[in-house]
Amino acid sequence: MKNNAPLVNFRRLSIPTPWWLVMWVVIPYLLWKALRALVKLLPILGRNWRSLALVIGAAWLWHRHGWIWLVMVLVVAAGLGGLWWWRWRRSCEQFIVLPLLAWWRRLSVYAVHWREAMTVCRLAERFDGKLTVPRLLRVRCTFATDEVLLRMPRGQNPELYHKAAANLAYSFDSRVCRVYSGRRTNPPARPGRWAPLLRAVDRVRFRDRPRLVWLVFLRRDPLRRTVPAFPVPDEPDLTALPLAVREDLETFRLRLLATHLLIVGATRAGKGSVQWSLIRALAGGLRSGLVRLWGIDGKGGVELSIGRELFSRYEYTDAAPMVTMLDELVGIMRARQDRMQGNIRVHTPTLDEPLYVLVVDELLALVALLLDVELRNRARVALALLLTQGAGLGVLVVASTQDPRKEVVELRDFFPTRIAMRLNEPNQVDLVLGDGARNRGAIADQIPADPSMRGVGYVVLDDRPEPARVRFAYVTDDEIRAMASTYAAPPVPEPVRPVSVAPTPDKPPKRTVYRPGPLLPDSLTDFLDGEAA
Ligand SMILES: Nc1ncnc2c1ncn2[C@@H]1O[C@H](COP(=O)(O)OP(=O)(O)OP(=O)(O)O)[C@@H](O)[C@H]1O
Repeated sequence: MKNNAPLVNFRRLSIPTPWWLVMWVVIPYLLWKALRALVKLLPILGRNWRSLALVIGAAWLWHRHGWIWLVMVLVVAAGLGGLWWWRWRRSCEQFIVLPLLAWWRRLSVYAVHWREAMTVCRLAERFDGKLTVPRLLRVRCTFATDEVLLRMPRGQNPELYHKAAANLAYSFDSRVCRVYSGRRTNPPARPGRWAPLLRAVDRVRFRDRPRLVWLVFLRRDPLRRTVPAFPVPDEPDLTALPLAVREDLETFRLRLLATHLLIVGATRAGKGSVQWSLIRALAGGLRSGLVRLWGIDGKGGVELSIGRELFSRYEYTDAAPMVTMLDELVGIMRARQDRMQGNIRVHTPTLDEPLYVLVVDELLALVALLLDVELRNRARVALALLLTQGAGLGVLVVASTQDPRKEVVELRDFFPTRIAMRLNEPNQVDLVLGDGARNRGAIADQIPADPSMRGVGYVVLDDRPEPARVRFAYVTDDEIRAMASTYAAPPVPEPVRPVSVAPTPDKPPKRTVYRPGPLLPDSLTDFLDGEAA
């Protein structure tokens, strides 16, 4: 039998019932607690409103019309989903498949193990006797990765998460976890009538939020498969040349405008695929004459000769013509410098003033391995000039090398953009990508030498400090031949104005004198004079 007797019988104890206590203390206290729980619940409900709406809708249907209707609605929904997938797969993936996957991964992996994993990875903070765990805000999925957004407790910075990355990966059953402190996406372009309003909303949505950190867990490695060559754009977008696929399956696009590019990688790492992907992305401009490609193949023509027709100038045999070619390019740059001085500050490529891209395969062969000291010095001086002044003048250098050793390292800092393919030693990573790059996740020395991983490397993206792992598209020999015949460079006589003269046997070589000035700072003049001497 049910016992309805009160816990404390005030009447029997002859104690007056303390109604005032219930009215003014217990009830307000309970109300206060309920209000706090509701306030805490609101953001969770807000984040999960879709799931909530679905559950409430399904419960209402069952209650009102019975389970038969519920099953029928589910079957019709599945059929419509299948049709959507069949006809408009991309949008179906974007709006149905990936959000469902993200919901499931959040429930089954991250929410379940979050507190435990954060605590054992030493990312929880204790303050005033209370444990504060990083807050799990959002889970987003691609077909290869889980992207988890968290808010750091006060007193932490993203460096802590970089250090804990390996532990985090294994805690959530993955082998790799990358940590990104910046935003994962940029505000979309907003054309049209509502643009000002939408841009104002975007300014709030995409505001800088330093305490947010993204953890990107690899579920499978999407870079295991060879990436086929990208289609050739009719007009190259020099601010976004498609070269590679990133781990999140996005396309890595290189901003080539006003920068020089250095590609470093051990032998057979796949540096050729970076060069050819870049040339392919520029091919439309080569045919129209907007871009002029010059090539120096320090490997005796093994790498670049196959696409000879794409190059306006090309040298691959002797060192002397290679160095003369560098001098000629410096001459072109100087002439352009004179034309631009006082008129414009950054060059924009046109058919009359095209963009010059010098591709040097194996930089070491030019700056370190030449036996002729005079030629070697001339090459280094010309390269230093091109690298320090060419970017803004539309004369760019794309060089590759196997070894970032001393001679290359001297020039290395003049390359604003660098790519690290498979490297032999851990300390080379920071040499190539900059201090701390390896700690921030660029483990280029751990890329396997296995042929299935050729063309994989690390790049630094414009919008975040953490390097990204990418796989460059592989342009086959047949594709290069086809490209060379379709996009062959038009024959254009180059306006040549060498700045130094090649040494002749009976005449001592003439020394180039470098004038200081606004475009040639004193420190550089000293360096170049020292090199020339
Ligand atoms: N992106 C890629 N995807 C798949 N395979 C690739 C890729 N890049 C290169 N390879 C394969 O790797 C081999 C070596 O590539 P590549 O010649 O470009 O290397 P490298 O770094 O230039 O080597 P080296 O410095 O010795 O010339 C190629 O023959 C090709 O089969």
